[in-house]
Amino acid sequence: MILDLDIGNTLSKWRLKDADSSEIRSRGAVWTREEWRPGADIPDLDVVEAVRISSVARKAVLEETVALLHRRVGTVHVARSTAEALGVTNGYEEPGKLGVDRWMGALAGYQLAGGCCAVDCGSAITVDFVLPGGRHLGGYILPGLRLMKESLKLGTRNVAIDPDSEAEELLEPGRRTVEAVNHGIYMAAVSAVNRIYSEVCDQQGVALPMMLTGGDARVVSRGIQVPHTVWPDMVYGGLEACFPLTAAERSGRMSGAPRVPAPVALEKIRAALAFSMLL
Ligand SMILES: Nc1ncnc2c1ncn2[C@@H]1O[C@H](COP(=O)(O)OP(=O)(O)O)[C@@H](O)[C@H]1O
Ligand SMILES: CC(C)(COP(=O)(O)O)[C@@H](O)C(=O)NCCC(=O)O
Ligand SMILES: [K+]
Repeated sequence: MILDLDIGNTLSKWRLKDADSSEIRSRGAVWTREEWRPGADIPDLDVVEAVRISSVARKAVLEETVALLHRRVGTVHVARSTAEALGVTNGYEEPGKLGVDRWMGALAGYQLAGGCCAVDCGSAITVDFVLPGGRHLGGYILPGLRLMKESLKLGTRNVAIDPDSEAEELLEPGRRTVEAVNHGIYMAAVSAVNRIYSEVCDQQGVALPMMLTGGDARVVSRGIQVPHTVWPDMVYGGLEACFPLTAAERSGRMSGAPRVPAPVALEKIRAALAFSMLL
């Protein structure tokens, strides 16, 4: 079995993949923390022959995890952001500083679709662009839905939030505090993603396929106006592409990869952008 780990700032996601059949056998998530109990937090390592990790958690979390895994598993691959990989050149001035989950998403998106707009809706919402030809432009980082909500709680006296209510996709004015907050942060997130996408496609003169991943991908998806797809395993796709272990992976296939969404025509994106500027 192959254990894939995607350690985010909030949740650590894992999945077990059969090395022979390439099937996903099980998956799960736990709060990101420093110590793992194999058999409880993550699967029993006896069945695992190789591990692949993408981590943006504190350095200590990754170090502890890798040390634990090295004692029990033969092969441990840790993904890093590099200046170039799989035909993509990293747009960051210091390539190693790009979050490795963003890099994995960009690589997976490029492998699937050529150019892409990769949106990761987790603790933070990140939007990254790769042009056809493989130039990663860099991207945008904004607080995720939960962080936006928590920042209101931290910085105001009378804004009551309900941490567990989902940011609703409703776009009308809220008539209670909780509703006003939920609608406000939802608008902030989806307006930003819609606008960023239009601006960059306009600047670059190309309509790119958009892919969404992360814990809030489905709810954000409902407010995205352009054609796009939700790809929960996008970060894992980057791990598969960087460290191919199965026959299917070596031939470039990524488990759970969606069909490439056909982007809307560039003229339409430009017309919508011009219209929104008039308002
Ligand atoms: N069951 C859930 N538990 C925790 N967070 C959830 C859950 N469902 C959706 N979320 C949302 O997903 C976010 C975490 O998504 P994820 O992509 O795993 O983030 P990260 O990679 O930053 O850890 C949370 O901030 C929250 O807004
Ligand atoms: C931007 C992020 C915090 C997103 O992390 P996540 O929401 O997936 O937990 C992460 O990719 C990160 O720590 N990046 C380093 C800074 C950068 O990418 O510029
Ligand atoms: K993210």
